Amino acid sequence: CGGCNNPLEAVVHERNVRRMQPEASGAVSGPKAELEWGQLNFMHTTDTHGWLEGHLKEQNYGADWGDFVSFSRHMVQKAGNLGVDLLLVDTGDLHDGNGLSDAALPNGVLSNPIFDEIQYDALTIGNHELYISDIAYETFANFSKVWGEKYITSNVQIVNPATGQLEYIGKKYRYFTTPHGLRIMTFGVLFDFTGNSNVSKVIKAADMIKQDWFLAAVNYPQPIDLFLIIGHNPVRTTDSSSTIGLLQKTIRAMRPEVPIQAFGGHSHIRDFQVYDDKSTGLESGRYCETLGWLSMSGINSSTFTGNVKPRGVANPTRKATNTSTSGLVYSRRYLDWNRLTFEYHATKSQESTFDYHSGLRVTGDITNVRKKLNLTSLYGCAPATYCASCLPFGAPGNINSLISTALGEIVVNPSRATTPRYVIVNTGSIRFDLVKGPFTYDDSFIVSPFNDAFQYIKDVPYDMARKVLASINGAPLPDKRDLFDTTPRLADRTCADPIMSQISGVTKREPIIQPITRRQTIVTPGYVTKDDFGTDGDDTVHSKIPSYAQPNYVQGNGSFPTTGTPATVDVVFLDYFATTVVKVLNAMGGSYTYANDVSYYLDPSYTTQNYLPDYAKKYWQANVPNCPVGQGVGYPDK
Ligand SMILES: Nc1ccn([C@@H]2O[C@H](COP(=O)(O)O)[C@@H](O)[C@H]2O)c(=O)n1
Ligand SMILES: [Zn+2]
Ligand SMILES: [Zn+2]
Repeated sequence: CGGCNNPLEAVVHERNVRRMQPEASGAVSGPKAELEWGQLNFMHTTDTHGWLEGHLKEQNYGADWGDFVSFSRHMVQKAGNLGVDLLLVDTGDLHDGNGLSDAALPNGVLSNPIFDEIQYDALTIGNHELYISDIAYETFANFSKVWGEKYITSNVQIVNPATGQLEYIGKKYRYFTTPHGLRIMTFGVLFDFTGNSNVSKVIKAADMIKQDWFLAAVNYPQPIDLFLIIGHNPVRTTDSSSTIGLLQKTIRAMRPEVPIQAFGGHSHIRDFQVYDDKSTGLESGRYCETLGWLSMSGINSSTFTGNVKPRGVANPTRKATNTSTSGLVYSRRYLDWNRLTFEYHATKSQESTFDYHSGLRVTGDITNVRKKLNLTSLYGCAPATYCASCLPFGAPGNINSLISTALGEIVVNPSRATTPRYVIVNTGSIRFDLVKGPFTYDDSFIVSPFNDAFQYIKDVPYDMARKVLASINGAPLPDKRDLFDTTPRLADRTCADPIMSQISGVTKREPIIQPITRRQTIVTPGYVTKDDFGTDGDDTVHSKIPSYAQPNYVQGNGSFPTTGTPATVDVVFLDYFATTVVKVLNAMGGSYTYANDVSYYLDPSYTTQNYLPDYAKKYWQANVPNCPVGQGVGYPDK
């Protein structure tokens, strides 16, 4: 850092370099009003998927984990000043979605210690901690030990390699008393996930609620002022994956008077559901785009020593139901993950500056890990933005058209190169938009993070092969994902990551360090949420980003004859959904078995992490010298 004399200045400088310049996007607008503070308050993260560096190409979500460390400390201090409780909770999926987590082996090993810098009170496990045995064991050996009694995995067990016996990865429940005397019983419940590797066991919620330990915990011998359910589990009970409704009903039947507060995840949306006059659930989005806020007052507790109506701040006023006589009132808010939001809500914490040393240190750690993992190394310069859902399937600028082209071009077994092929992937493997401009090692994980390998059935009769895509698009998904993910995606974005200037061949641009200023009058694109409390949950008012349903699978093809149709085709697909392909072929009259007919099309080390980088190296490297670093780019032309 030229000109920085002390190490903390250097960290601030590096952070600002890592982020794009505010004037490049002009995309941050500020919160609409102060938060309501109640007797008990929560901040909630979920589905962070490794995005601890923040969104380098979107100012709207531009804060990094170090900023969140500083913010959470301000909020804890503010809660203390107000004489109320503030609890921090996380509901899992720490992996698969960003280079910071996924470029390490096993993934998460370098990002989890950064994640651990937040003083969470309760955390639970996501399905992404369980797909791969090495990651499950890393979670068991390290993460669960760091968090101890605060890591609650009520229905998830793992085979302890030392004993060969199943044991809970975290604790089954946590009974604790808050600083102001509220007595809380906590459960952490993963949805009924079936895609885990064979070292772990997910106990179905319907079975868990019958277990003796659970019944004993609900009827705990000591007083319970509130049940806290944290779950990697959608809060919306109409979501077929959700088991939160079952838990809420079970606890309610046994303890009619005790408030139940749920925090959920997995479906990557902002949502809030009212279950009854004393039970609600909040879900707080994904990818460090959203920080969830929930506050409540009116909890009946003989031991609470704090303020039910803290002074000098707004207080929650909404009953869960119109007819509620419970005395409980609530507020919920979805905060955009940026420094403007954090600085705005941190005011009156009685600290004059926003950044704590601990926050800056974490920011420095992120920079160091990014350097160590070489995340800015460049594959090419994307000529356009390709979005996952902001355009209809098939439209130019929809990412699935790019994926089809890349699959057809790149996924070729040299020994079968002249045989026509269909190459099919699930669109769920594409996790984020691919943005015009530098396409880096980091971006390759952001767009396609999984390690799913290419298998195939050779020489399938053309008349069957040509129907596979349509058939599989009508088939159930391998691990029960919702049919269409209609989550709003990116807000405003540019490809102005100034760190790209470090990469030779890319136009150099001096970073401009500017504080983000509050601009209340502009409305930027982003989340527009409707939940059980209405449409006022978003902390920053946005205009809606279009979101189009996409098919579950897309296909590329290669080596087809220019005229006529081939007799047979190689049907190539991912090992992740191989059994579904076998099923649909057999439903068309085939007699294939997984054991006899499915084999690897390419070496299994070649995965969904590789084909886009290879495509970028082949087709996008020539653009690199003219890559529009620092230029704002919006959505693809319609
Ligand atoms: N090997 C894998 C694992 C998962 N997926 C996709 O991710 C979805 C689950 O992600 P959440 O963040 O919602 O838990 C899953 O439904 C698949 O679409 C994959 O493609 N490959
Ligand atoms: Zn997730
Ligand atoms: Zn999940």
